[in-house]
Amino acid sequence: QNQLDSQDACAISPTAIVSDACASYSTLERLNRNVKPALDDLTQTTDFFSYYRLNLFSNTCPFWSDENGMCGNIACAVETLDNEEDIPEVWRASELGKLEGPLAEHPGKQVQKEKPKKPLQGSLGENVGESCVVDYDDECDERDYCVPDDAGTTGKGEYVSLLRNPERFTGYAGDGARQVWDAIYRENCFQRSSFPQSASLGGPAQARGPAAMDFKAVMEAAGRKEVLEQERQQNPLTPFVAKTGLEHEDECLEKRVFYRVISGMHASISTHLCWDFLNQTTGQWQPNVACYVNRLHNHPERISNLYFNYALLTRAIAKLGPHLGEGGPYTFCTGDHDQDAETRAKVLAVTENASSVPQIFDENIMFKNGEGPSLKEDFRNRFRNVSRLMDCVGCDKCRLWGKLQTAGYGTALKVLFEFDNNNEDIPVLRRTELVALFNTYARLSSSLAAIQKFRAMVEQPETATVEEKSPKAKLSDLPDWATKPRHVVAPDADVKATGKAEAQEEEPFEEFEMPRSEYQEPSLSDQFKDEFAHVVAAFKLVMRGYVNFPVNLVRIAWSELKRGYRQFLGLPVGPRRWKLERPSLHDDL
Ligand SMILES: Cc1cc2nc3c(=O)[nH]c(=O)nc-3n(C[C@H](O)[C@H](O)[C@H](O)COP(=O)(O)OP(=O)(O)OC[C@H]3O[C@@H](n4cnc5c(N)ncnc54)[C@H](O)[C@@H]3O)c2cc1C
Repeated sequence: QNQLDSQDACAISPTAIVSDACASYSTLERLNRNVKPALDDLTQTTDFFSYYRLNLFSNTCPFWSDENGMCGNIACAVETLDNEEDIPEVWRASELGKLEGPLAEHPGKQVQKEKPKKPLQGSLGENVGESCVVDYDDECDERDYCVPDDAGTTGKGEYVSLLRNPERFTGYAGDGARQVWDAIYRENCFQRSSFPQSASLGGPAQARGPAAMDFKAVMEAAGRKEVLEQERQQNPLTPFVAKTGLEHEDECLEKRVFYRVISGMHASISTHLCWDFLNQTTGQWQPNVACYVNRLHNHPERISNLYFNYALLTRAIAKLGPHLGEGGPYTFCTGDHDQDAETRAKVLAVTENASSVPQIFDENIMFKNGEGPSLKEDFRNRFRNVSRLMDCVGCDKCRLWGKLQTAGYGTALKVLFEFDNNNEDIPVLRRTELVALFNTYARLSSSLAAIQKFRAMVEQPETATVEEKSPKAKLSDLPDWATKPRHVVAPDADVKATGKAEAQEEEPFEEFEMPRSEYQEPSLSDQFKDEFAHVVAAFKLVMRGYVNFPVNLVRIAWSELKRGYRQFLGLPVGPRRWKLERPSLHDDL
């Protein structure tokens, strides 16, 4: 228990304690070295664990729409490069975010009965053991922490290959992505009625319907947003996701756990996108150390949260282990006995490895002290809202992994808090939950491995490539590299003047370089033509400015009026869609 408040929580050293879980970084890293091979084998070689069923396209974002000025779609969510038209289509965010491989629709009960061995009728490929892939149980359980993906929609979802769609850099960024993260973190505002000292302020949480919960969440969000906006007026650098003071009202272990789960999931996503990063100007997939330094290394608490999640999932997997054996309630492949046995053996290899350390997370200390039931309900509802928020993610691949991981954490929480080993009534997990749980564990496992490698690269910079080394080179700095016209470089002079590193940094732009011997001073007439083109371009720009001014003014006034009105009503206010910037002659030349 002393470890809970350990000041060492943020330091990343082998002996530092991952607070709220009783394990050190080195224990978890050692554990991961044993678990990872079995986990990779399970998630990469079995049909059961390499396909996931979810509703990717038929659910709409229940929290905002583009009409409200919030941006959830890919078109306005991409800001990695200023002008994506300059790069090949395959490197653009719109392409990187698309799903690959076949999609198979969930078969109806009739087909499942008629074709028990081939219910998907070969739509995922001929060699796929379909009886391992199809989810026979469509029902939900009120103990779920996630919105079961087929709930409330007509479609029953599609099966997607996780192997064909690895979690990696997609270029999804900008206001849309921030909006989602911001809303996810806002779910961390627990209602005061969950706590004994304020229980009289409101009825028990379970008396409220989901719509009322959503409404309350939106109202709370608006309050937080207002505080943030006021803060930003004084300090424009206040981050989008910042503490407002409101969240400190009810600091408790459960709330901390909720925050840590979300932040750890965010850290794991960031790790994967930095590890499997596409340099959109060269087309090379490679680890990006600068990305890691900016998003993780400089924020040790995020890494600590990632390790915390690893401890949490290890505990859930270890706790579930005894229920997954032969004779238990789980069948992995109904139509293929051999594949079923093989999958089970691989599952047990993972759970046995996960159980090889003493209990590293004590779930029994949560939801005690009298306020347990309502706090637990609140916890669950907030987690469900996070899972609904995934429908607001404007990139298919990110949505797939976002949904899978929220479902994975939801399942882990269900196992930790709803599986009472002394109780007969133990919930049986659905296929989707099992797949999500083990794949989320695999994500964390590969994040831990990547972070260790990244740390080594930072400690021994010579192993990193030049572009990766510069911690100053933020992801958002890429636009300048990619789109600004570059001057002709005389290579020798530059190498001498700036050293080897900068000469290599120029590498991606080799096509712009010209050997000194071929370089010629432009003629007088060329210079005149060039100057004249600039004058014409400036004239066009000024004239266009005059013509467009009234229309722009009306548009700005209208959009500000709408934002002001929403703020007045206490509804979430979308980001500004206009900005003042210096004009560029570039397009007119
Ligand atoms: C559900 C989801 C899934 C995504 N999946 C992918 C993907 O697979 N591939 C991909 O390339 N992009 C993905 N993205 C986008 C990616 O997460 C970032 O939003 C994007 O790269 C822009 O990053 P950013 O630097 O603006 O900061 P963001 O990562 O968007 O973070 C926003 C703010 O949150 C805070 N923050 C950041 N990390 C943490 C943390 N761990 N804990 C607490 N606070 C934190 C910081 O204040 C930061 O400024 C996904 C986004 C979402 C919402």
